[in-house]
Amino acid sequence: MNSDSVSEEEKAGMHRLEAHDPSTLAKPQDLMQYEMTIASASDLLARINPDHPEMSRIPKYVGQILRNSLTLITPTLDPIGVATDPLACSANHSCEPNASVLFDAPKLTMRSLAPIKKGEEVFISYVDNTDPFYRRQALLRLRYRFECKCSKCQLGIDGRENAWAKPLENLAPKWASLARDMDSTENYSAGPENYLGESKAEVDMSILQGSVYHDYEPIRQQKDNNLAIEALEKIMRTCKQSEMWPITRQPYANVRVDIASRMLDQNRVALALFQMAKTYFLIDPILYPQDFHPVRVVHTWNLAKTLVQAYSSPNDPSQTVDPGVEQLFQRGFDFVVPVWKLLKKLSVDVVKSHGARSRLTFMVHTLTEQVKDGIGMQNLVQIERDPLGMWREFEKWAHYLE
Ligand SMILES: C[S@@+](CC[C@H](N)C(=O)[O-])C[C@H]1O[C@@H](n2cnc3c(N)ncnc32)[C@H](O)[C@@H]1O
Repeated sequence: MNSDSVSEEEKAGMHRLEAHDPSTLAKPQDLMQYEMTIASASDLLARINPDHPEMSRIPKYVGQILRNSLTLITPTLDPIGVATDPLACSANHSCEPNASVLFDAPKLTMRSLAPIKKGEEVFISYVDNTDPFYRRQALLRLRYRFECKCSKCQLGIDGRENAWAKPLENLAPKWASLARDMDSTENYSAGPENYLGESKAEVDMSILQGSVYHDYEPIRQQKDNNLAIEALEKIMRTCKQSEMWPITRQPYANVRVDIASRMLDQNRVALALFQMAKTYFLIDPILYPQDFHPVRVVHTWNLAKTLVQAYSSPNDPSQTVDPGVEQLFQRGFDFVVPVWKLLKKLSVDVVKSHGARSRLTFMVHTLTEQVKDGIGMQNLVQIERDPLGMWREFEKWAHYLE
Protein backbone atom coordinates (compact mmCIF):
# COMPACT_ATOMS: atom_id res chain seq x y z
CA MET A 1 0.00 0.00 0.00
CA ASN A 2 1.34 3.48 -0.83
CA SER A 3 1.17 5.75 2.19
CA ASP A 4 0.18 8.82 0.15
CA SER A 5 -3.00 7.40 -1.37
CA VAL A 6 -5.83 5.37 0.14
CA SER A 7 -8.07 3.64 -2.40
CA GLU A 8 -11.76 2.90 -1.84
CA GLU A 9 -10.85 -0.78 -1.61
CA GLU A 10 -8.35 -0.06 1.16
CA LYS A 11 -10.90 2.10 3.00
CA ALA A 12 -13.43 -0.76 2.80
CA GLY A 13 -10.68 -3.11 4.02
CA MET A 14 -10.05 -0.89 7.06
CA HIS A 15 -13.76 -0.90 7.94
CA ARG A 16 -13.88 -4.70 7.70
CA LEU A 17 -11.05 -5.20 10.22
CA GLU A 18 -12.17 -6.85 13.43
CA ALA A 19 -11.62 -5.01 16.73
CA HIS A 20 -10.67 -6.02 20.26
CA ASP A 21 -13.36 -4.89 22.67
CA PRO A 22 -12.90 -3.94 26.35
CA SER A 23 -13.93 -7.45 27.49
CA THR A 24 -10.71 -8.86 25.97
CA LEU A 25 -8.56 -6.52 28.05
CA ALA A 26 -7.78 -8.55 31.13
CA LYS A 27 -5.48 -6.20 33.03
CA PRO A 28 -6.90 -3.01 34.61
CA GLN A 29 -3.98 -0.95 33.25
CA ASP A 30 -4.72 -2.18 29.66
CA LEU A 31 -8.36 -1.18 30.07
CA MET A 32 -7.34 2.20 31.43
CA GLN A 33 -4.97 2.77 28.50
CA TYR A 34 -7.73 1.77 26.06
CA GLU A 35 -10.16 4.23 27.65
CA MET A 36 -7.59 7.02 27.78
CA THR A 37 -6.73 6.54 24.09
CA ILE A 38 -10.42 6.78 23.19
CA ALA A 39 -10.79 9.90 25.34
CA SER A 40 -7.73 11.59 23.77
CA ALA A 41 -8.79 10.76 20.20
CA SER A 42 -12.36 11.98 20.89
CA ASP A 43 -11.04 15.19 22.43
CA LEU A 44 -8.77 15.82 19.43
CA LEU A 45 -11.54 15.22 16.91
CA ALA A 46 -13.97 17.40 18.91
CA ARG A 47 -11.51 20.29 18.72
CA ILE A 48 -11.45 19.92 14.92
CA ASN A 49 -15.20 19.48 14.59
CA PRO A 50 -17.50 18.60 17.54
CA ASP A 51 -20.08 17.18 15.09
CA HIS A 52 -17.58 15.06 13.21
CA PRO A 53 -19.44 12.05 11.73
CA GLU A 54 -16.63 9.64 12.78
CA MET A 55 -16.87 10.57 16.50
CA SER A 56 -18.95 7.56 17.51
CA ARG A 57 -16.63 5.18 15.68
CA ILE A 58 -13.53 6.05 17.69
CA PRO A 59 -13.86 3.11 20.18
CA LYS A 60 -14.06 0.72 17.23
CA TYR A 61 -10.99 2.28 15.56
CA VAL A 62 -8.97 2.01 18.79
CA GLY A 63 -10.05 -1.65 19.13
CA GLN A 64 -9.05 -2.25 15.49
CA ILE A 65 -5.60 -0.76 16.10
CA LEU A 66 -5.14 -2.89 19.24
CA ARG A 67 -6.07 -6.07 17.38
CA ASN A 68 -4.37 -5.38 14.08
CA SER A 69 -1.35 -3.11 14.42
CA LEU A 70 1.96 -4.57 13.33
CA THR A 71 5.44 -3.34 14.23
CA LEU A 72 6.94 -1.70 11.15
CA ILE A 73 10.54 -2.46 10.33
CA THR A 74 12.77 -0.88 7.72
CA PRO A 75 14.44 -3.04 5.01
CA THR A 76 17.45 -3.22 7.35
CA LEU A 77 15.17 -4.39 10.19
CA ASP A 78 15.12 -1.31 12.40
CA PRO A 79 11.75 -0.89 14.14
CA ILE A 80 10.24 2.47 13.19
CA GLY A 81 6.66 2.37 14.44
CA VAL A 82 3.38 0.56 13.98
CA ALA A 83 1.04 0.20 11.01
CA THR A 84 -2.54 -0.90 10.55
CA ASP A 85 -2.74 -1.99 6.94
CA PRO A 86 -5.82 -3.97 5.82
CA LEU A 87 -3.87 -6.43 3.66
CA ALA A 88 -0.95 -7.11 6.03
CA CYS A 89 -3.35 -7.22 9.00
CA SER A 90 -5.46 -9.91 7.38
CA ALA A 91 -2.63 -12.42 7.87
CA ASN A 92 -2.82 -14.62 10.94
CA HIS A 93 0.22 -15.43 13.01
CA SER A 94 2.45 -18.50 13.04
CA CYS A 95 5.77 -18.91 14.85
CA GLU A 96 6.82 -20.80 11.72
CA PRO A 97 5.53 -18.28 9.16
CA ASN A 98 5.53 -18.71 5.39
CA ALA A 99 5.71 -14.93 4.76
CA SER A 100 7.21 -11.76 6.21
CA VAL A 101 6.21 -8.07 6.11
CA LEU A 102 8.77 -5.42 5.20
CA PHE A 103 8.38 -1.68 5.00
CA ASP A 104 10.35 -0.14 2.14
CA ALA A 105 9.01 3.41 2.30
CA PRO A 106 6.46 4.22 1.03
CA LYS A 107 5.56 0.59 0.35
CA LEU A 108 4.55 -2.19 2.70
CA THR A 109 5.33 -5.54 1.12
CA MET A 110 4.63 -9.16 2.03
CA ARG A 111 7.18 -11.67 0.79
CA SER A 112 7.11 -15.45 0.96
CA LEU A 113 9.58 -17.38 3.10
CA ALA A 114 8.51 -20.73 1.66
CA PRO A 115 6.58 -21.87 -1.43
CA ILE A 116 2.88 -21.05 -0.90
CA LYS A 117 0.35 -23.03 -2.91
CA LYS A 118 -2.80 -21.42 -4.25
CA GLY A 119 -5.44 -21.50 -1.50
CA GLU A 120 -2.90 -22.13 1.27
CA GLU A 121 -3.10 -19.74 4.23
CA VAL A 122 -0.46 -16.99 4.47
CA PHE A 123 1.02 -16.63 7.96
CA ILE A 124 3.36 -13.95 9.26
CA SER A 125 5.04 -13.79 12.68
CA TYR A 126 3.81 -11.11 15.07
CA VAL A 127 6.70 -11.69 17.49
CA ASP A 128 10.37 -12.68 17.35
CA ASN A 129 9.83 -16.33 16.49
CA THR A 130 13.34 -17.25 17.63
CA ASP A 131 12.28 -16.56 21.25
CA PRO A 132 11.52 -19.55 23.49
CA PHE A 133 8.02 -21.10 23.59
CA TYR A 134 6.59 -19.64 26.83
CA ARG A 135 7.83 -16.13 25.94
CA ARG A 136 6.20 -16.24 22.49
CA GLN A 137 2.98 -17.56 23.99
CA ALA A 138 2.91 -14.90 26.71
CA LEU A 139 3.59 -11.99 24.31
CA LEU A 140 0.93 -13.19 21.84
CA ARG A 141 -1.60 -13.57 24.65
CA LEU A 142 -0.78 -10.15 26.05
CA ARG A 143 -0.75 -8.15 22.82
CA TYR A 144 -3.04 -10.13 20.50
CA ARG A 145 -5.17 -12.14 22.94
CA PHE A 146 -4.85 -15.64 21.53
CA GLU A 147 -3.22 -18.98 22.29
CA CYS A 148 -0.83 -19.88 19.48
CA LYS A 149 -1.19 -23.49 18.37
CA CYS A 150 1.11 -23.32 15.32
CA SER A 151 3.38 -26.20 14.29
CA LYS A 152 6.27 -24.78 16.32
CA CYS A 153 4.14 -24.23 19.43
CA GLN A 154 2.77 -27.79 19.13
CA LEU A 155 6.33 -28.88 19.96
CA GLY A 156 6.09 -26.82 23.16
CA ILE A 157 9.37 -26.77 25.06
CA ASP A 158 10.75 -29.51 22.79
CA GLY A 159 11.24 -26.86 20.07
CA ARG A 160 14.89 -26.12 19.27
CA GLU A 161 14.80 -22.51 20.56
CA ASN A 162 14.10 -23.83 24.09
CA ALA A 163 17.27 -25.90 24.36
CA TRP A 164 19.69 -25.10 27.16
CA ALA A 165 23.40 -25.92 27.02
CA LYS A 166 23.06 -28.25 30.05
CA PRO A 167 20.29 -29.84 32.12
CA LEU A 168 18.88 -27.08 34.36
CA GLU A 169 19.83 -29.03 37.50
CA ASN A 170 23.47 -28.39 36.57
CA LEU A 171 23.24 -24.63 37.12
CA ALA A 172 26.19 -23.77 39.38
CA PRO A 173 25.12 -23.09 43.03
CA LYS A 174 26.59 -19.55 42.77
CA TRP A 175 24.14 -18.66 39.98
CA ALA A 176 21.23 -20.40 41.68
CA SER A 177 21.71 -18.35 44.85
CA LEU A 178 22.17 -15.16 42.80
CA ALA A 179 18.83 -15.93 41.12
CA ARG A 180 17.09 -16.42 44.49
CA ASP A 181 18.48 -13.07 45.71
CA MET A 182 17.33 -11.30 42.56
CA ASP A 183 13.84 -12.74 42.77
CA SER A 184 13.26 -11.39 46.25
CA THR A 185 13.50 -7.87 44.80
CA GLU A 186 12.51 -8.22 41.13
CA ASN A 187 10.07 -11.18 41.12
CA TYR A 188 11.05 -12.28 37.61
CA SER A 189 9.73 -15.78 38.33
CA ALA A 190 6.16 -14.41 38.39
CA GLY A 191 6.25 -13.23 34.74
CA PRO A 192 4.50 -15.73 32.41
CA GLU A 193 7.04 -14.81 29.69
CA ASN A 194 9.84 -16.20 31.90
CA TYR A 195 8.04 -19.38 32.97
CA LEU A 196 9.97 -22.62 32.48
CA GLY A 197 8.31 -25.02 34.93
CA GLU A 198 7.70 -25.63 38.63
CA SER A 199 10.87 -27.40 39.80
CA LYS A 200 13.48 -25.46 41.79
CA ALA A 201 15.94 -25.67 38.87
CA GLU A 202 13.31 -24.37 36.42
CA VAL A 203 12.35 -21.50 38.70
CA ASP A 204 16.02 -20.51 39.20
CA MET A 205 16.61 -20.47 35.45
CA SER A 206 13.39 -18.53 34.81
CA ILE A 207 14.74 -15.82 37.11
CA LEU A 208 18.11 -15.66 35.31
CA GLN A 209 16.34 -15.64 31.95
CA GLY A 210 13.95 -12.95 33.19
CA SER A 211 16.89 -10.81 34.34
CA VAL A 212 18.71 -10.93 30.99
CA TYR A 213 15.56 -10.08 28.98
CA HIS A 214 14.73 -7.35 31.50
CA ASP A 215 18.23 -5.86 31.16
CA TYR A 216 18.19 -6.20 27.36
CA GLU A 217 14.91 -4.51 26.51
CA PRO A 218 15.80 -0.88 27.44
CA ILE A 219 19.25 -0.99 25.76
CA ARG A 220 17.84 -0.37 22.27
CA GLN A 221 16.79 3.09 23.45
CA GLN A 222 20.22 3.84 24.98
CA LYS A 223 21.91 6.64 23.00
CA ASP A 224 25.28 6.39 24.77
CA ASN A 225 27.32 3.62 23.10
CA ASN A 226 29.64 3.13 26.09
CA LEU A 227 26.73 2.55 28.45
CA ALA A 228 24.98 0.30 25.92
CA ILE A 229 28.10 -1.83 25.37
CA GLU A 230 28.66 -2.13 29.11
CA ALA A 231 25.08 -3.35 29.59
CA LEU A 232 25.25 -5.73 26.60
CA GLU A 233 28.55 -7.16 27.86
CA LYS A 234 26.98 -7.81 31.27
CA ILE A 235 24.22 -9.86 29.60
CA MET A 236 26.74 -11.77 27.50
CA ARG A 237 28.76 -12.55 30.65
CA THR A 238 25.67 -13.95 32.39
CA CYS A 239 24.83 -16.13 29.36
CA LYS A 240 28.43 -17.31 28.99
CA GLN A 241 29.54 -17.69 32.61
CA SER A 242 26.38 -19.41 33.81
CA GLU A 243 27.26 -21.99 31.09
CA MET A 244 23.54 -22.47 30.40
CA TRP A 245 22.99 -20.55 27.16
CA PRO A 246 23.82 -22.08 23.79
CA ILE A 247 24.97 -19.24 21.51
CA THR A 248 21.75 -19.68 19.51
CA ARG A 249 19.40 -19.16 22.47
CA GLN A 250 17.76 -15.75 22.81
CA PRO A 251 18.44 -13.12 23.87
CA TYR A 252 22.15 -14.14 23.65
CA ALA A 253 22.04 -14.26 19.83
CA ASN A 254 20.35 -10.84 19.46
CA VAL A 255 22.67 -9.25 22.03
CA ARG A 256 25.68 -10.31 19.94
CA VAL A 257 24.25 -8.60 16.85
CA ASP A 258 23.62 -5.41 18.81
CA ILE A 259 27.06 -5.32 20.43
CA ALA A 260 28.72 -5.67 17.00
CA SER A 261 26.71 -2.74 15.67
CA ARG A 262 27.56 -0.56 18.72
CA MET A 263 31.27 -1.47 18.37
CA LEU A 264 31.21 -0.39 14.74
CA ASP A 265 29.88 3.00 15.81
CA GLN A 266 33.04 3.26 17.96
CA ASN A 267 35.30 2.15 15.09
CA ARG A 268 36.21 -1.10 16.90
CA VAL A 269 35.99 -2.74 13.49
CA ALA A 270 37.93 -5.99 13.99
CA LEU A 271 36.05 -6.90 17.18
CA ALA A 272 32.74 -6.19 15.45
CA LEU A 273 33.82 -8.32 12.49
CA PHE A 274 34.65 -11.30 14.72
CA GLN A 275 31.23 -11.10 16.39
CA MET A 276 29.49 -10.77 13.01
CA ALA A 277 31.43 -13.78 11.69
CA LYS A 278 30.17 -15.87 14.63
CA THR A 279 26.62 -14.80 13.85
CA TYR A 280 27.10 -15.52 10.14
CA PHE A 281 28.69 -18.98 10.43
CA LEU A 282 27.38 -20.45 13.67
CA ILE A 283 24.12 -18.74 14.65
CA ASP A 284 22.05 -17.50 11.71
CA PRO A 285 22.02 -20.81 9.78
CA ILE A 286 20.36 -22.38 12.86
CA LEU A 287 17.94 -19.57 13.71
CA TYR A 288 16.95 -18.74 10.12
CA PRO A 289 17.28 -21.90 8.01
CA GLN A 290 16.51 -20.19 4.67
CA ASP A 291 19.60 -18.47 3.13
CA PHE A 292 17.30 -15.71 1.91
CA HIS A 293 15.58 -15.07 5.25
CA PRO A 294 15.39 -11.24 5.56
CA VAL A 295 17.17 -11.23 8.93
CA ARG A 296 20.00 -13.39 7.61
CA VAL A 297 20.31 -11.26 4.47
CA VAL A 298 20.56 -8.05 6.49
CA HIS A 299 23.18 -9.52 8.83
CA THR A 300 25.21 -10.72 5.83
CA TRP A 301 24.91 -7.29 4.20
CA ASN A 302 26.23 -5.61 7.36
CA LEU A 303 29.13 -8.07 7.45
CA ALA A 304 30.00 -7.54 3.76
CA LYS A 305 29.80 -3.74 4.10
CA THR A 306 32.04 -3.82 7.17
CA LEU A 307 34.62 -5.99 5.42
CA VAL A 308 34.67 -3.48 2.54
CA GLN A 309 35.07 -0.63 5.03
CA ALA A 310 37.95 -2.44 6.79
CA TYR A 311 39.62 -3.27 3.48
CA SER A 312 39.46 0.30 2.20
CA SER A 313 40.29 2.02 5.51
CA PRO A 314 44.11 2.26 4.99
CA ASN A 315 43.57 4.11 1.69
CA ASP A 316 40.77 6.33 2.93
CA PRO A 317 42.04 9.55 4.59
CA SER A 318 38.59 10.11 6.18
CA GLN A 319 38.91 6.88 8.19
CA THR A 320 41.14 5.97 11.13
CA VAL A 321 42.43 2.43 10.73
CA ASP A 322 41.36 0.18 13.60
CA PRO A 323 44.48 -1.45 15.15
CA GLY A 324 42.73 -4.84 14.97
CA VAL A 325 42.24 -4.39 11.22
CA GLU A 326 45.88 -3.32 10.85
CA GLN A 327 46.92 -6.60 12.48
CA LEU A 328 44.78 -8.58 10.03
CA PHE A 329 46.57 -6.83 7.14
CA GLN A 330 49.95 -7.51 8.74
CA ARG A 331 49.09 -11.20 9.01
CA GLY A 332 48.42 -11.19 5.25
CA PHE A 333 44.64 -11.52 5.37
CA ASP A 334 43.10 -10.83 1.95
CA PHE A 335 39.70 -9.19 2.56
CA VAL A 336 38.77 -9.40 -1.12
CA VAL A 337 38.03 -13.15 -1.00
CA PRO A 338 35.27 -13.04 1.66
CA VAL A 339 33.96 -9.71 0.33
CA TRP A 340 33.48 -11.13 -3.15
CA LYS A 341 32.09 -14.47 -1.99
CA LEU A 342 29.57 -12.86 0.37
CA LEU A 343 28.41 -10.24 -2.13
CA LYS A 344 28.06 -12.71 -4.98
CA LYS A 345 25.66 -14.89 -2.97
CA LEU A 346 23.93 -11.93 -1.35
CA SER A 347 23.12 -10.46 -4.79
CA VAL A 348 20.91 -13.49 -5.42
CA ASP A 349 19.46 -13.88 -1.91
CA VAL A 350 18.46 -10.22 -1.51
CA VAL A 351 16.19 -10.40 -4.56
CA LYS A 352 14.30 -13.24 -2.87
CA SER A 353 14.22 -11.64 0.58
CA HIS A 354 13.47 -8.02 -0.31
CA GLY A 355 12.41 -8.03 -3.99
CA ALA A 356 14.15 -6.90 -7.16
CA ARG A 357 13.08 -3.29 -6.78
CA SER A 358 13.85 -2.74 -3.11
CA ARG A 359 16.33 -0.15 -1.96
CA LEU A 360 18.47 -2.79 -0.21
CA THR A 361 18.69 -4.84 -3.42
CA PHE A 362 19.85 -1.73 -5.25
CA MET A 363 22.54 -1.07 -2.62
CA VAL A 364 23.76 -4.68 -2.66
CA HIS A 365 23.92 -4.78 -6.48
CA THR A 366 25.68 -1.41 -6.66
CA LEU A 367 28.37 -2.44 -4.16
CA THR A 368 28.80 -5.83 -5.86
CA GLU A 369 29.40 -4.14 -9.23
CA GLN A 370 31.88 -1.69 -7.68
CA VAL A 371 33.81 -4.53 -6.03
CA LYS A 372 33.75 -6.55 -9.27
CA ASP A 373 35.11 -3.58 -11.24
CA GLY A 374 37.79 -3.06 -8.59
CA ILE A 375 38.90 -6.71 -8.80
CA GLY A 376 38.91 -6.79 -12.61
CA MET A 377 37.78 -9.74 -14.74
CA GLN A 378 41.28 -11.24 -15.03
CA ASN A 379 41.64 -11.49 -11.21
CA LEU A 380 38.12 -12.70 -10.52
CA VAL A 381 38.86 -16.35 -11.37
CA GLN A 382 41.85 -16.35 -9.04
CA ILE A 383 39.84 -14.76 -6.22
CA GLU A 384 37.13 -17.40 -6.65
CA ARG A 385 39.72 -20.22 -6.63
CA ASP A 386 41.14 -18.84 -3.38
CA PRO A 387 44.46 -20.72 -3.58
CA LEU A 388 45.69 -19.30 -0.24
CA GLY A 389 42.62 -20.51 1.66
CA MET A 390 41.40 -17.06 2.76
CA TRP A 391 37.80 -18.25 3.16
CA ARG A 392 39.02 -20.89 5.64
CA GLU A 393 40.90 -18.15 7.54
CA PHE A 394 37.74 -16.08 7.55
CA GLU A 395 35.73 -19.01 8.98
CA LYS A 396 38.16 -19.14 11.92
CA TRP A 397 37.06 -15.64 12.96
CA ALA A 398 33.81 -17.19 14.20
CA HIS A 399 35.78 -18.83 17.03
CA TYR A 400 37.98 -15.88 18.08
CA LEU A 401 35.57 -14.43 20.67
CA GLU A 402 33.17 -15.88 23.23
C1 LIG B 1 -4.01 -8.83 12.72
S1 LIG B 1 -5.41 -9.76 13.18
C2 LIG B 1 -5.35 -11.05 12.02
C3 LIG B 1 -6.56 -11.14 11.21
C4 LIG B 1 -7.70 -11.74 11.98
N1 LIG B 1 -7.87 -13.14 11.66
C5 LIG B 1 -8.95 -10.96 11.71
O1 LIG B 1 -9.76 -11.45 10.94
O2 LIG B 1 -9.10 -9.85 12.23
C6 LIG B 1 -4.87 -10.38 14.69
C7 LIG B 1 -5.89 -11.20 15.43
O3 LIG B 1 -6.18 -12.39 14.73
C8 LIG B 1 -6.28 -13.48 15.62
N2 LIG B 1 -5.21 -14.44 15.30
C9 LIG B 1 -4.12 -14.22 14.53
N3 LIG B 1 -3.37 -15.31 14.41
C10 LIG B 1 -3.98 -16.26 15.13
C11 LIG B 1 -3.68 -17.63 15.40
N4 LIG B 1 -2.59 -18.22 14.93
N5 LIG B 1 -4.55 -18.33 16.18
C12 LIG B 1 -5.66 -17.74 16.71
N6 LIG B 1 -5.99 -16.44 16.50
C13 LIG B 1 -5.17 -15.71 15.71
C14 LIG B 1 -6.12 -12.92 17.03
O4 LIG B 1 -7.38 -12.63 17.55
C15 LIG B 1 -5.38 -11.62 16.79
O5 LIG B 1 -5.63 -10.65 17.77
